[in-house]
Amino acid sequence: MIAARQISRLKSTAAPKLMTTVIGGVATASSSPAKALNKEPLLLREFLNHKSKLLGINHNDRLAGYFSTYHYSSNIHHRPTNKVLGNLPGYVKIVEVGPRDGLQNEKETVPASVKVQLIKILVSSGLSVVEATSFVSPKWVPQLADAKDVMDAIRNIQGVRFPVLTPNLKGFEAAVAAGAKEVAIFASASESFSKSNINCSIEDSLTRYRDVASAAKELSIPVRGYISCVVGCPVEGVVPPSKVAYVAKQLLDMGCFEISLGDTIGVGTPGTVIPMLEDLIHVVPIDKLAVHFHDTYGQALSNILTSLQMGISTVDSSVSGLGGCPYAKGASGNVATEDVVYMLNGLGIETNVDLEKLMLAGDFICKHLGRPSSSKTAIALSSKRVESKL
Ligand SMILES: CC(C)(COP(=O)([O-])OP(=O)([O-])OC[C@H]1O[C@@H](n2cnc3c(N)ncnc32)[C@H](O)[C@@H]1OP(=O)([O-])[O-])[C@@H](O)C(=O)NCCC(=O)NCCSC(=O)C[C@@](C)(O)CC(=O)[O-]
Repeated sequence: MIAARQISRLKSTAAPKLMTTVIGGVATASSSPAKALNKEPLLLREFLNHKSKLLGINHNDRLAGYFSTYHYSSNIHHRPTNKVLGNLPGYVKIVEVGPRDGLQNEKETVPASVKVQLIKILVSSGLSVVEATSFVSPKWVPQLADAKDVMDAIRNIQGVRFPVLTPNLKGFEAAVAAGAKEVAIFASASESFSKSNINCSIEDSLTRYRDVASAAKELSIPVRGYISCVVGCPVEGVVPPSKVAYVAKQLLDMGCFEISLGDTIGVGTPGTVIPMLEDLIHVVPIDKLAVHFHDTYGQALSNILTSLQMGISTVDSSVSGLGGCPYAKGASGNVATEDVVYMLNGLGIETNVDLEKLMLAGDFICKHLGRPSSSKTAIALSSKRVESKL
């Protein structure tokens, strides 16, 4: 029989603040008040048992409910129904761009074997699309000069799509020869960025991409289209939505199955993203649009939420928030996949991604790069993991 004094101690200290870690169905107490509970798990169980009896609830259900109320994960099992959140999609497809966008800007060469291992861990987390690499000029992006080796090593992984970037026919042919089954072309809504990134005007790039798209059509290879600088350009500043809509229409007409809108330098806020999307949805069906936010100003999650509210259901992100474009001065990493998954879990939106396994991918690549994760979720959850081991 549990003493009333002990119950009141638990009620007043640990229980209300308890945070737990749930890994593979095993819950462990982890915040500092909960450290006391770590020492007294039986006490907690007795306390819950006692309360359950009083309330006439099955002990095990009660315990599960208790942990699910307080565990650190943002997972919820119901969809919000209120006016603000009610229209969110039930499922969001995450396009993981870490191995490509995340690593393309790294100064030190990351060995192909590390890239391959990263891709494998990402796949094991449940991600269904992992952008693997780019078939671009190695003079322009030396970090991805090993594209063929990476593709060779992942050739036999089934059930996951591995799109690769192709800036021209040369890249497309190399990608196909390396086994690519899906490619992405990347245009810009800003003339200056187009010149600095792919060394040609927007119109010239569209001409090249028409060639790539028709070669891809011959081989039944799906083509994704990117548009960079959809709200701002490092050189030109504000980019009008009409320019984005123009490029989007061209990409759609050449057969892109999806168009990803890139805030390359992460300057957008919902105040600029909403008008841009409002123009875009008149040109491209909403289910063919994806969003690709860099987090330079910490706006990415709010921009994603806004985009979901407007009907978008495909989101690009990069594990650990790695990334940046070598030709976009000031661009920082992509929004972290861990942060996106945490938010979507909290909204009751399915992603099929296991956050714990995703964090393993982040741990792996951060360890290799020798720097901490840029994902706030990964940092918070890792510190809880450490605490719970103490
Ligand atoms: C487009 C080019 C090639 C033009 O570059 P160029 O110098 O104008 O091209 P070129 O046709 O004169 O060729 C120059 C050399 O590159 C070779 N070459 C030419 N094409 C290829 C190819 N595909 N693969 C391998 N080699 C290639 C070509 O053979 C030649 O070799 P050389 O004769 O001097 O030995 C170059 O500017 C380039 O590769 N740019 C890519 C830049 C890049 O990858 N940027 C990052 C990706 S975009 C991004 O990050 C934004 C995004 C998508 O994430 C969304 C967002 O956040 O906004």
